[in-house]
Amino acid sequence: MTAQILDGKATAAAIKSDLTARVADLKAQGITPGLGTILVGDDPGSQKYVAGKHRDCAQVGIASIQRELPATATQDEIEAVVRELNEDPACTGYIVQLPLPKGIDENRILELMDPAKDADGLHPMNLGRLVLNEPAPLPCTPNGIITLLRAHGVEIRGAEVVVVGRGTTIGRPMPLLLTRKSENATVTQCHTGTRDLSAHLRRADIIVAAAGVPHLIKPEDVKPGAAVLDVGVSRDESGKIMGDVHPGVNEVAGWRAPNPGGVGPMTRAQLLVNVVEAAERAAAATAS
Ligand SMILES: Nc1nc2c(c(=O)[nH]1)N[C@@H](CN(C=O)c1ccc(C(=O)N[C@@H](CCC(=O)O)C(=O)O)cc1)CN2
Repeated sequence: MTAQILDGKATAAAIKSDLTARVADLKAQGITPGLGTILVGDDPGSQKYVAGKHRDCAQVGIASIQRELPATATQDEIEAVVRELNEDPACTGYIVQLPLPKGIDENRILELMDPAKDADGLHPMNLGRLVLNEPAPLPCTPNGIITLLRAHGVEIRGAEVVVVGRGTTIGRPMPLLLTRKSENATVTQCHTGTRDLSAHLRRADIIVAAAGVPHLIKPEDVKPGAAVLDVGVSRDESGKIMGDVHPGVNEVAGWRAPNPGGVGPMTRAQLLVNVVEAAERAAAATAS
């Protein structure tokens, strides 16, 4: 068996095409959505992701606001930029690119953001709304994964899903999305404290690998026909991405989200969705 590809590039392109029309509608009502990004330091991966986010904005007509600080920036200096974007009317939504340099209190930065402008869905109030099943911007990678599976007809309802990892952007929120009534999956979350990872993986219909450990998931860990989404990012000496999933998994899985080209483009597309939805909510509030 050779796995079918969960094509993030094509699915993201379709989402962006829909958003282009919605942004044009907003502009006709006098509202220009603007995405702000705060990038601290010179991590090449983060620089690339942020550049991609602004390229996407240009494609769909969203304005870009970019703030960059050196790796030596202090907590106070970063917080000052967060306050600035909270107040800037041209910035309708923004993100703080993660991870932040060592020594910076990431949670304090996220808490300081205006939850109404949180384009990542990572502000504690918005994560809390997700727990309470209230409307909120959804974390981009988990939402991108669900959209990608749906776009390819992969059954989520009733599926056994194993999420590997427990980070802020993917591992923590992913089970919250998957266990909503609209998805109705059964989720097992694995992490560095899991005793027998392979035993959990072998039962899974869907695997979301977000551990950041190169080639952690081997062909013998995967149930034939399962959908395997590789979200882990490690880089070799030349800077080439090494995912969490061993290439041999292609011969066992039914579906495979490649890395690159799978979940990454979906993360960026869902970010734009959050920005446009926030602007549409603002437009509706102004109209009523
Ligand atoms: N504030 C946030 N920080 C981070 C998030 C996030 O959702 N919000 N997620 C990740 C990184 N990330 C988004 O910022 C991200 C990862 C990957 C891609 C992407 O398009 N990847 C390409 C490959 C790019 C390359 O060659 O390096 C792909 O998969 O095809 C976009 C965004 C951590 N931080």
